Amino acid sequence: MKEKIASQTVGVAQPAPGAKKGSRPSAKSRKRTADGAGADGQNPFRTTMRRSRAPEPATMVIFGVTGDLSRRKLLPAIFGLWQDGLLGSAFNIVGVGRQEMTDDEFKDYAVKALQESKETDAIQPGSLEKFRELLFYEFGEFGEDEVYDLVGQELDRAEAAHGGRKNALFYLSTPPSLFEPISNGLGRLGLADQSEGWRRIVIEKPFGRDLDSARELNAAIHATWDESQVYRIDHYLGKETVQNLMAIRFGNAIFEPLWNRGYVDHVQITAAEDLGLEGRAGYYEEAGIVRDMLQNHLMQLFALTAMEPPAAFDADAIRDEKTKVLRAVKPIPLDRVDQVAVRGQYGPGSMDGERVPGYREEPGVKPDSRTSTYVAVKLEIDNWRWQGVPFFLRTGKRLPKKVTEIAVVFKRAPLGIFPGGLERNVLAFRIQPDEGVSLKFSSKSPGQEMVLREVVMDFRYDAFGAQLESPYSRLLLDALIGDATLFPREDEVDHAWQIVSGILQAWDVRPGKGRTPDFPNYAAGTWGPEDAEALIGPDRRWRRL
Ligand SMILES: NC(=O)C1=CN([C@@H]2O[C@H](COP(=O)(O)OP(=O)(O)OC[C@H]3O[C@@H](n4cnc5c(N)ncnc54)[C@H](OP(=O)(O)O)[C@@H]3O)[C@@H](O)[C@H]2O)C=CC1
Ligand SMILES: O=C1O[C@H](COP(=O)(O)O)[C@@H](O)[C@H](O)[C@H]1O
Repeated sequence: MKEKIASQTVGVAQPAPGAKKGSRPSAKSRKRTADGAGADGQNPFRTTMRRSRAPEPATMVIFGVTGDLSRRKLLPAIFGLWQDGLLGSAFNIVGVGRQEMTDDEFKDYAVKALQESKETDAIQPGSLEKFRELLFYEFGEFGEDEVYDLVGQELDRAEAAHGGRKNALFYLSTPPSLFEPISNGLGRLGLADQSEGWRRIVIEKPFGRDLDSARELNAAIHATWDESQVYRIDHYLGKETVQNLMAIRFGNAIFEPLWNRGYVDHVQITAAEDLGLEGRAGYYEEAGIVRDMLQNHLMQLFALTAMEPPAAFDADAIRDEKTKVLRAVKPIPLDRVDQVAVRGQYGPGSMDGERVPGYREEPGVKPDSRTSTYVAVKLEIDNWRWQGVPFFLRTGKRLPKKVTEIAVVFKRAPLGIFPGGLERNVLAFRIQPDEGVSLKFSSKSPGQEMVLREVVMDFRYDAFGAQLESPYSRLLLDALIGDATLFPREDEVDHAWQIVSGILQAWDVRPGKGRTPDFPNYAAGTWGPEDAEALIGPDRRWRRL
């Protein structure tokens, strides 16, 4: 175990020199200088954050700090918040890993990660040097007490600079198999105890690998933590445009009267990715698309679209409504799976004119892998609002483009008095990219004849003139402030697992179990298996995005 540097100090969070909060990015400022700063010294990439509350002094402890998520997303998000002066009067980070490193080596590692990540805001002159002072590192075996003891000592050291408090946010950015041992370890050493400051734990996804293991994990976590201390993170909820779905639904009067079985024909939720595995075979071979995207991100989008209006915009009211609608989803027992779900695995194909390998040819993937990289599912909700309105969800890797969208497709007008067929109106929430909302409807096209054409009214998020913040920035700040509104609660996660567990069982990839899928069944660069068209058809079609 490394020796601690005796003179270690705890950094005090102050905005970086030259940071101008809330300034609008000019076209000129968007050009980065050599160290990443905007040409006029402004931060061109961050939107103004509307927080009236600042977090109390706190230490953020990141387990798995040497991992991909931490390097590409978490460190840049924290850096951006700090540089904007949003982390309160005192803040420091303790990275925890299994690799032996000194504090200085870790500081170098983190600075390099910030310089290399595409997610890093424009770096103000002098910022990195000051940010380094906030960083410390501990290492050890996550199954043994010693590393938690060292973490405890870090909190002790921060106490004076943190006004006598020992607030701590523990972020578990590790493989899921380590969530329970780390939670237990923190508990054993008394680090969940809130007598000297608040203690919260952020748990990454996937939360469990099926319903039973999710329940076991919840029980194990609750042996140490009260539910109010637990923040299960789903980064889709941190996306501005996902929050905008709630803003539009519940901040306007014109949508609610239409948001039901009387007017809505069906809803399509798409999360398409053009990327393949990106070197994550070890994880993905275990997870597959249902655990990686459907059980969490898509279920959250679904719940926000379908839930009843909450009585208030607060954690309990919103999570109560999400849970209620998840509970109302018609169960998918094993014998219904074939009728309501389609799976796929991509084969070789072409993306942007370039040949790309199939899933089974990706490094680290077994040549006979039966892991699904595509899923489409039809959900039905047994409640008054949505009776008879199907929700179609689809997500997949190596589809033609990166696009996430929620489309509410309305019923046709009851009577066609104009020549030609009637089209369905569509209200589409573009979650990413080209963030915005569009309404498609029919209009008379100019001329003597009464000919109708489909037109689109489009709101683009860039009309606000600010870049969207990273979802991790939003969620990390929420967790530091203690706002759990955008974090799924235990019962939500449980219900989401209940919905997908029949699908997982039916598609179990263990040798000798289940039917052998005819994989690969879609070429990279196409919109997925043909069966997905049959799932939504015959009178409906997936949107061409
Ligand atoms: N990467 C991403 O884009 C996303 C990741 N997530 C979730 O975030 C979490 C972390 O993912 P990611 O960063 O990709 O994972 P990685 O595998 O890249 O890294 C995880 C971290 O855990 C450490 N680790 C792994 N095994 C052990 C072990 N046995 N004992 C101690 N430490 C260990 C790694 O250490 P070492 O560096 O030494 O290997 C590393 O620091 C996962 O739960 C993942 O599902 C969620 C959304 C997106
Ligand atoms: O959690 C995950 O999400 C990403 C997609 O996230 P996005 O914000 O880029 O849409 C996905 O690529 C990854 O497999 C999954 O683990």
